[in-house]
Amino acid sequence: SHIQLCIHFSSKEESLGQGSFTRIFKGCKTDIRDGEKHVTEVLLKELDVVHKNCWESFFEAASLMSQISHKHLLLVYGVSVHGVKNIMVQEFVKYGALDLYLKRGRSVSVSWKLDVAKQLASALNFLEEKNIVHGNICAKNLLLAREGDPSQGSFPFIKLSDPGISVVMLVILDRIPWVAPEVLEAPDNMTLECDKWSFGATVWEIFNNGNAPLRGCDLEQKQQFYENFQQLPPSQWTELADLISQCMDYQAAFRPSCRSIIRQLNSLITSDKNRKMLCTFIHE
Ligand SMILES: N#Cc1ccc(Nc2nc(N)cc(-n3ccc(CO)n3)n2)cc1
Repeated sequence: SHIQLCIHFSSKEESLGQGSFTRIFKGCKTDIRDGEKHVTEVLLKELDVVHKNCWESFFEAASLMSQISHKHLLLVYGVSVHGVKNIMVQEFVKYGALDLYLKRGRSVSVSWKLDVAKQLASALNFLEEKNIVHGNICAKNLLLAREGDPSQGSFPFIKLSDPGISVVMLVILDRIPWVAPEVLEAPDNMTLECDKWSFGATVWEIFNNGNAPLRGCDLEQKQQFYENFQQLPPSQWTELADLISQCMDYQAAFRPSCRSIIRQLNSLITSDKNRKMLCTFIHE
């Protein structure tokens, strides 16, 4: 259909938050399809003018996401270059970034968290099959489309956002511990295994109320973390801690395949169900 973008920028103060180099606004796009007018809510990611030199990786991120479609990948409608402004137009995802959602103290169950982790693993599996490296997997880039309410039997639904400015542009140290150690050595040899490392750090975030790992550590301590081959503080749940440390193996080749990650998540989901059943049984 012929999409005519008539964007109503929300006023600046309503900008929905800051990415690292971008500002995000809520807008709407109007499609005229068979004479019918359809208005869709969109999210506008405006690349700060000062970071003009990042615009090609900004376009790269947008074109990556617009080339492929998958239920757990964010839909990117396109990019518009309004004079000096580069703006990526993407579907508006109702509840926004997962890290902020979890930090807002929403108490979510273990099965909710495992379900989100499994959805991310299936998005990664899809990207792996297409041999596409995302490069910026983290809870901030997971968007919550549906809250889910297990009491109603409905589950959360997440969308993996665009990688944003490529990691090469970002202060890579700032990406510790999401960025795989080998990337620090050579930023452009980002491989599929790097996404597995980031997956481990993201699952750790999901099970730690959206708090960033190594929160409060300075750059020196972050570099030490890699130099001393350290691991994130392990969860009490041994099988979960094992999965996270397998993904965050300093030997990229030893990191599990997506299929193995999904298999291990399934067994975590099963043992969580059994635990709950046992508890109800004991309480009765
Ligand atoms: N309060 C609130 C609220 C804020 C945002 C949304 N929706 C949304 N839709 C997207 N497509 C992308 C994003 N992002 C948020 C951070 C980033 C940086 O990556 N993206 N947020 C919904 C509610």
